Amino acid sequence: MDTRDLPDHPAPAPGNAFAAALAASGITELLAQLDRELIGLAPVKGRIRDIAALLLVDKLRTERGLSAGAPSLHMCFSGNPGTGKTTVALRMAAILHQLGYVRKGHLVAVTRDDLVGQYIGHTAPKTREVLKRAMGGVLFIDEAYYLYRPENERDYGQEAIEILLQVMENNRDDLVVILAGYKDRMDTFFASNPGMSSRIAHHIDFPDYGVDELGKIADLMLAAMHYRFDDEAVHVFAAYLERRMAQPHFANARSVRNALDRARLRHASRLMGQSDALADEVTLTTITAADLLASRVFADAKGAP
Ligand SMILES: Nc1ncnc2c1ncn2[C@@H]1O[C@H](COP(=O)(O)OP(=O)(O)OP(=O)(O)O)[C@@H](O)[C@H]1O
Repeated sequence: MDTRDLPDHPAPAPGNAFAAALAASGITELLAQLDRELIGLAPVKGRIRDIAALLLVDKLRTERGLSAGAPSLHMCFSGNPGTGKTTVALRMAAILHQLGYVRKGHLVAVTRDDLVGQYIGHTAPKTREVLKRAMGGVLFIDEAYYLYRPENERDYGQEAIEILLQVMENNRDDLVVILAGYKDRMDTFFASNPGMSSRIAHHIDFPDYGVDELGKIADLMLAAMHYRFDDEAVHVFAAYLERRMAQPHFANARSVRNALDRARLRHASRLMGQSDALADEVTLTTITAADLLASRVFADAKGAP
């Protein structure tokens, strides 16, 4: 998102009610923070900005008696694992709260097992309990397509879907549901569940990150943990990513976080194994090439042609 095209608002021109409302909403700052703290995701950020604009305009219209009815805000976030869907859903919840669309702005993240029971009569109370917890905020259903199992005629998932549909329609002024998962599976799910499809107003695709973006994400994560790569480690980490991305089960930013956690372990055991290791700030914060090269990802590549 390009926040440069959002007007600067500390001092709106006299009589400029729109600019004043935008400044008062605090939404510009939330969007700028989203832009700063999340690397890449330009199309996603653009869509969030559009939704925020719609909500602000809707609020101003309602204040003037021009209500078009509560906008439908249920969404689908599709993309591969670790592309930032949960993180963006959390930010979305904050934006919805800031603009007064939900009372509390919290996020309740669930999967099929939280909604669907094992036995007859267990599903409805389970689903209703989750919905009760989510009311006033955002309900995030990860891998939502698992709710629908056409191969099993008497699957209880259908019961959960029906309750969800009802609440999505009747409580749309106080609950936003975000369905998340792989794009192709979400598409198949919607094709078989037109009722759900028609209630989802916003479909947002989360692209995979490129090596450069993953490198920047690593820098952000390291800085937040008070670690850094030395110059050589920066290059080695790029080579690590190239290899890791070509392997199965690569999960974008989540794989970066896991790689950094393992590098922290190796950094610590390297220090413990050095009788002359210093305990100064540089030593305690610097991850070196050796801490990365010990990864299985490089070991696997040794025997490869
Ligand atoms: N664009 C980004 N910039 C910085 N950090 C990111 C970005 N995208 C994801 N992350 C970080 O990566 C981790 C995984 O992200 P997140 O859980 O949001 O992904 P997800 O798409 O919901 O994945 P999954 O569905 O597999 O849980 C989080 O720690 C998050 O903060």
